[in-house]
Amino acid sequence: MSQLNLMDHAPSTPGKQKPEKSPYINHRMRLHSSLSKLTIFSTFVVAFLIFLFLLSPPSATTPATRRRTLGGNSFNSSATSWGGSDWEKRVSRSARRASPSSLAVLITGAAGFVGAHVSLALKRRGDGVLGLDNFNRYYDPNLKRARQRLLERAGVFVVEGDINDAALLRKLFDVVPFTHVAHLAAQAGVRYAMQNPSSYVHSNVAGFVNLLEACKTANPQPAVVWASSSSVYGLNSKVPFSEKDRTDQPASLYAATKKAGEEIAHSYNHIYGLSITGLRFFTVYGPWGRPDMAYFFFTKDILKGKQITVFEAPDGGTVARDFTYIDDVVKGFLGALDTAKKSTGSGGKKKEPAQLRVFNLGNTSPVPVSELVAILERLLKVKAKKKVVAMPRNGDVRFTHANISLASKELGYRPITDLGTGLRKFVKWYLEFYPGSKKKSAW
Ligand SMILES: O=C(O)[C@H]1O[C@H](OP(=O)(O)OP(=O)(O)OC[C@H]2O[C@@H](n3ccc(=O)[nH]c3=O)[C@H](O)[C@@H]2O)[C@H](O)[C@@H](O)[C@@H]1O
Repeated sequence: MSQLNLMDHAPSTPGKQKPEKSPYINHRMRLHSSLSKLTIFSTFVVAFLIFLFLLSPPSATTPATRRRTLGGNSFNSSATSWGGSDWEKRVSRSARRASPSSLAVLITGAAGFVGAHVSLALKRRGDGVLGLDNFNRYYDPNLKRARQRLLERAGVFVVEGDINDAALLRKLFDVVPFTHVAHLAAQAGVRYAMQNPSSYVHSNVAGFVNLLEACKTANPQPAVVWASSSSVYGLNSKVPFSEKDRTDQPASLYAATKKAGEEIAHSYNHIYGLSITGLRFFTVYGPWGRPDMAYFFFTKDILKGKQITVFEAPDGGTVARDFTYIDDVVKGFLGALDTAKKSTGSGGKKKEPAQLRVFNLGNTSPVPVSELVAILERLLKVKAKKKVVAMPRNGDVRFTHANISLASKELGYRPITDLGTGLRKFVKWYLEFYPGSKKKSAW
């Protein structure tokens, strides 16, 4: 017998019931009994609903949580949520530094290739690190999520959000007085700019301005170190590329947006006293790298027995890159953070001139793309199916070569990894991360 049936036979007020004959009283008793059944039933229903509510995950639309829609970018995640006291606690905990002399760094693009490596290196030495990433689908989001898991294990929380979200940035600066911002969020890739130009404007121009707006208003203002690109040298033919060389002939929209970033940095430094350092990266590669880059998809395609397209200059000349290994770039990045002077503004006003710097972070030894392929063939023990074609007019430049004397003098930057050594580490990681990729090879 169910509990409800048992209650059917129980007096509504136990111990007080008297036998009554009156129809009115009988009616009242029936009514009373029905009401009590209804009350018990309702209690059960309400209890069941409370039980279900307690079981359900926290809603993204609770008052403490805001929802933001990301616009302007076809492959952005449609929405992301943040806020609430638990979220703020996670933010603070992640940004907590080991000692007062350590840095508190907001890292944009933390689930990206360079961002993840810089985050881990800072966390390892005791700096407070908070990541921010929009997890867009420009390349395999699973790889970004895997990097995020790596960071979470190291104690780095990656907030899911976009640098274009002004309210989110304001909130982050409210919760943490960041000493530094490492800005690595960007729309990367030279050739993709012809397919999706607006994504470059959205992230590299609008997003950067939005971030600098937040930095200029923050109290204290952080020092900013951000990723520019070797591509700003564009059609410059003077080698090796020095920071003093021309950068007004970009060959791609990507390069143009990075160059725009350098000019935007100048204006925020000039008006608001933000300390800003731009680092021109030269084709950075290594474990946990970007699948849109040639060394990465060449590896994938060589293992699959798929043809790869190797570019040569229109006159049949060599196409070469100053490939730079990730660990060397990370050391340069940390050197830039450690030598960055404080911003000089407050309340959105400059008090005195602030530091403004640009450095090349390259390897100083360009390697032809044909040699990159030969190294991969040796490491993978698979012969590549190569198709050599004249470099299309897609934004690529023929060669890059960094002069690093300035970075060496000011940041103590000393790249030590040659392409063979760096690619060996990359291939080892690749085969571990994509188990089975070797077996699937046609060889
Ligand atoms: O150093 C930089 O500033 C830039 O480095 C890379 O750009 P890129 O040097 O073009 O790197 P890859 O796309 O990996 O290309 C490497 C080389 O392989 C060549 N390539 C690329 C693709 C292809 O199918 N075949 C081919 O021969 C390219 O012409 C280039 O010489 C990054 O993708 C940019 O985000 C970064 O800013």
